[in-house]
Amino acid sequence: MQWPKSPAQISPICKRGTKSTPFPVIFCNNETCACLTDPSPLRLSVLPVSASGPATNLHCNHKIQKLKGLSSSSQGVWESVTGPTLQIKTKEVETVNHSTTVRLHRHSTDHVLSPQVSGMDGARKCNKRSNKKEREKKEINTQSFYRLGTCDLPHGFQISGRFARSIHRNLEVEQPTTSAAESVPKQPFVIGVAGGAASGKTTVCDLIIQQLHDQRVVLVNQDSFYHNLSEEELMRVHEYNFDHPDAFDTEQLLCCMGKLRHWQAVDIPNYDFKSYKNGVVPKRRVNPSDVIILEGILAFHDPRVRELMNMKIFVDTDPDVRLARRIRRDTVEKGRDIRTVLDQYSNFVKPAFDDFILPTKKYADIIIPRGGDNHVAIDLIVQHIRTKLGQHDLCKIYPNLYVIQSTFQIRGMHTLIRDAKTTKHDFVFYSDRLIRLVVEHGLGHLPFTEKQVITPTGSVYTGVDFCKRLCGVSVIRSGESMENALRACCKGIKIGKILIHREGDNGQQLIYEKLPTDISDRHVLLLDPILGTGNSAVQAISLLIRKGVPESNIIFLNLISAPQASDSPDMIMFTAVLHLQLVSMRPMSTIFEFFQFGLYFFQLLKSLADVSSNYQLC
Ligand SMILES: Nc1ncnc2c1ncn2[C@@H]1O[C@H](COP(=O)(O)OP(=O)(O)O)[C@@H](O)[C@H]1O
Ligand SMILES: O=c1ccn([C@@H]2O[C@H](COP(=O)(O)O)[C@@H](O)[C@H]2O)c(=O)[nH]1
Repeated sequence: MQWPKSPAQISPICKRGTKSTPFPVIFCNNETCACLTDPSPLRLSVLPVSASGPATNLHCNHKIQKLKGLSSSSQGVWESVTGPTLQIKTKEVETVNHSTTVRLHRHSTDHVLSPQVSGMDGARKCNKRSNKKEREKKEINTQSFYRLGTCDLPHGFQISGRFARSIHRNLEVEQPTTSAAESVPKQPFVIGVAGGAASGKTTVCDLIIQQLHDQRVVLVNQDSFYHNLSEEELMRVHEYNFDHPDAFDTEQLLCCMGKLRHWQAVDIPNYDFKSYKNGVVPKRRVNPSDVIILEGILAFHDPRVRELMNMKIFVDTDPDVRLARRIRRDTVEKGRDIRTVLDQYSNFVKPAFDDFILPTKKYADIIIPRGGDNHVAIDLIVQHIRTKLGQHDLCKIYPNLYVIQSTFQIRGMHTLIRDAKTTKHDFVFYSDRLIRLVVEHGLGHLPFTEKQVITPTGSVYTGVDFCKRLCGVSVIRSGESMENALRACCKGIKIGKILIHREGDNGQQLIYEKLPTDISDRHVLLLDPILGTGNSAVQAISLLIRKGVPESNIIFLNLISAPQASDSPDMIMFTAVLHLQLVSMRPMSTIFEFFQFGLYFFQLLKSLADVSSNYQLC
């Protein structure tokens, strides 16, 4: 996207939601439209936030106050004060030193304002920021699909709807021609840490935080959400069960965690163990961070809380050790007498551990024996978190989604195949090269067996043997464009075909299939370079499952996927591990040409047939 260089290039008014929204205008709502008539000193652009989070994506008012005080020289300040994204609701913002007033009224959609700076340098910086921000706006909740493909840097798109939530979890992207209606806040990586009282949860968290010293990490304790005790309960506090799930205000916990996940600051209560009250100590302000750790005995008890977590750790410490630590902690630190501590343990703590805490161990991704003493486990966890933080936002959340790391070569290929001026030969050549990369990455996710061979010098080399029972399945027609790459990598591979007609009942109709008879025993590489509505993918995967292929044996390879998948069926049918990936993000209309990918590819291929003898036309 070209950023405006001078006010003259700026459209005076833009209406919310119009796709052609030019930068950098401000805003609008149902009643009022306003813009900066002279935006040069303070250039702002407004992107309507996606429908995914109507009222949740709001920043604090104080940030808006800072915005009020901006002058032409304070753009940098604004950025540092507000971070990369400022979201506004129901506020009036006046740009001082300007004749213009921008009014942002309450309405159904909030807005993201992004700073712009002048000149081409500024434009580039701004574009970078904008790219980053756009990349940070994916939101998906279910975990089911796995895709593999190539991906440029994500830019502007949003995933919504059921299908999108599961299949369509990646993205990438292009420069923002985009409808801004697609902003979603950045996704933190949420870790849950559960385990019995005094098992060492806090110690483990502290060690993780120490090792992640160069990352922004916040710790939230479930203890902070203990209900306040009533006067009556206080009088008989020894009969109160602090280890029962009902002792916690889980709704408030969910609310706070939800806000943090949506990159909003929250005020978390401070529970006082001596007075048994929240509110004695002032609340703690917790700012959004890249990593959020929620720690507590019953952190995994409520499924809604569990669903917020990207990684679950259970600290598993011997009960005697826990009791010994508890006695010391409660007597020395909390000033309780030993008899009370032991009574509480036998009446409540132990039964609750058996009834509510231990049963949640099964939800853990990682169980750490010996808690903080287990340095190997903590190192591995930190390593995993670092890997996740280095990944694409959606890959942090969906372990089954793989996006090929974008390099300039890959971006270059994406650019070429999108360029209307690209020659036929280059289109075919670079599509094929890109497809080959996706196929190689996909094959890398197949299981293997260890194999020893004798080298020509007589020594033993321990290597691996390829997975033998494979087949490809291409979705006719565009999927066929991926067959050559698959054949080139897997000599003699069987390839089946599925034809899905897009305009049948429900816009999808399976009209032809030819699959290996023993497909249920094979690992299937499903080939379809473009994921549009997702309907074809749904049909194809459903068919494979009906044919007895376990979902975990399907690797879905594609190149480009579009965000408009919201009307597709519920992906619950595909909840297992499919390996997918993807790549694009442009609104469907703008990548229309790619929906003709197969047609285009093969037309070009035919016309190049004499020069491209490597290709087998189907
Ligand atoms: N590996 C350990 N060795 C010795 N003491 C420990 C160890 N881990 C934790 N502790 C002590 O046990 C008590 C409870 O640990 P903590 O991490 O607060 O557990 P939790 O958060 O599960 O209640 C603390 O006093 C802590 O110093
Ligand atoms: O007022 C209270 C509140 C809680 N407890 C006990 O604390 C532990 C949970 O704390 P961890 O730090 O997670 O171990 C739980 O067993 C409660 O019984 C309490 O004694 N008094």
